[in-house]
Amino acid sequence: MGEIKRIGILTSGGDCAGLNAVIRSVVHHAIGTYGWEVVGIQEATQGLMENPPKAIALHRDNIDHLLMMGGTFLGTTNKGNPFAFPMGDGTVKDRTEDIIAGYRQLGLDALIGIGGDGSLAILRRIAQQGGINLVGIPKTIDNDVGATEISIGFDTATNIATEALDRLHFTAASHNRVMVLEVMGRDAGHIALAAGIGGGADIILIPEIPYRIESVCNKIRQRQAQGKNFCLVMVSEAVRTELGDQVKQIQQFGEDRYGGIGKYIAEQIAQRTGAETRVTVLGHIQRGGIPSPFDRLLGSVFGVAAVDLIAAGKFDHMVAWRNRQTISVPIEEAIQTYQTVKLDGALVKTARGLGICLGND
Ligand SMILES: Nc1ncnc2c1ncn2[C@@H]1O[C@H](COP(=O)(O)OP(=O)(O)O)[C@@H](O)[C@H]1O
Ligand SMILES: O=P(O)(O)OC[C@H]1O[C@](O)(COP(=O)(O)O)[C@@H](O)[C@@H]1O
Ligand SMILES: [Mg+2]
Repeated sequence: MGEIKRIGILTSGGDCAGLNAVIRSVVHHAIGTYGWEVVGIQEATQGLMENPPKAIALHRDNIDHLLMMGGTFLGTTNKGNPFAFPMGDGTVKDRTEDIIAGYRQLGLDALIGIGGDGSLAILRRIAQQGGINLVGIPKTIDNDVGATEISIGFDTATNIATEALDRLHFTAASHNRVMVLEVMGRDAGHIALAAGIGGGADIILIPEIPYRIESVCNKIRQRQAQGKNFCLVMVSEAVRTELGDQVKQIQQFGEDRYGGIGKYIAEQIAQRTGAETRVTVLGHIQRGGIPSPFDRLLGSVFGVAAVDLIAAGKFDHMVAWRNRQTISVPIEEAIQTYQTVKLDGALVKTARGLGICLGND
C-alpha cells in the first residue's frame, strides 16, 4: 500500500442528521492525528463526474459548528443511477470512468463513503473498477444496513417520530379521533416500531408483518369498549394494502417513492368502525433538524474509526457498531444482509407484551 497523504470524503443517498458530525470527526482525526489532507467531495458521485470535480479542502478551523448541524453541508444524491446516468437528451450513459477520473484528478489516496445500502453498493462497484481505496460509514434513517446494529440518522429520526406521536396524542384525546401517523423507513419498519413503542401507539403496522384490517379495527373497538375513544396508529410507509398492493408515488426521473398508505388505513378504519380519522404524513421532517446527542456521538465514533481503518490499510470495509464497540466488516457483507425488523426480536416482543396491536392478532 502506498503512503496515505490525502483522503476524500463524500455523503451519498438520502441525507440525515449526524452526517456533519461524521465529517467533523474525520477532519479532526485525519489532520490532527495523521497529518493528512482532507477533501470534501460535493454531491457524492455527481460531484466527481464533473470536470473539474466539485470538491473543497476541509480544515480544522472551520468545522466546529458542524457537530449540531443537520443535513450534509457537502450535499448528496439519491437519484441518477451512475451506471445508466440520464444525460438530459433522453439517452443514458455509464459514468463510472468519469467518476474514477474525478477521483484521480483530486489526487486522493483513499475515500470515505458515508451511505446506506444503495450508496455503498454503488461506491463499492466503482471502487473495484477504479482501484479506489474505499472505507464505508453506514448512515440512513431507515436503519436497514446489515452488519451494524445502528446507522447514523436513525436515532434522530426516531426521536422526531416519537415526538410527533406525543403531539398527536393530546389532539387525538381532545377530539376522540383515530390519528394515523405515516413514517418513513423504506422496506424496514424500524422507525415505526421503535417510535411507536416510545410514543405509546395503540397499533403499529410494519412491512414485515402482514396485517388484517379487521384486527386493526377490533383493537379500536376494544378501546372504545373500555371508554377510550381515541387511538394512535403508526404506519410504516412500505406497508401494503390488505390485498397486497404497494402504495407508491412516482416522481421525477421515474423514481418510485413510498407514500399514501396512511390515507388508505385511515379510510378503511373510518368505513368499518365509524371513527373519525385524521392522517399525518411525517415525511422529510424525520430527516431534518438538529442531530440527537446519540447521532453526534455515533458520528464522532464512526469518523474516528473510519480514519483508523484507512491508516491500517483495511479497505473495502465498513465501520459498524456491535456489542458496545466499533468493528469493521466487509462492505459486501453489509450490503448483502438488508436488515429488516426481526419477528422474534426484542422490540416485537415488547410491543406484544404492551398489548400494542401489530395487525395480525
Ligand atoms: N451515487 C448515487 N447516484 C445515484 N443514486 C444513488 C447514489 N447513491 C445512492 N443512490 C440511490 O439512492 C437511494 C438511497 O440510497 P441509499 O444508499 O440506500 O441511501 P441510504 O444511503 O440513505 O440508504 C437508492 O435508491 C440508491 O440507488
Ligand atoms: O428524499 P426522497 O428522495 O424523497 O426519499 C425518501 C426515502 O428516503 C428515506 O428517507 C431514506 O432512505 P435512504 O436512507 O435509503 O436514502 C426513506 O425512508 C424514504 O423512503
Ligand atoms: Mg437505503
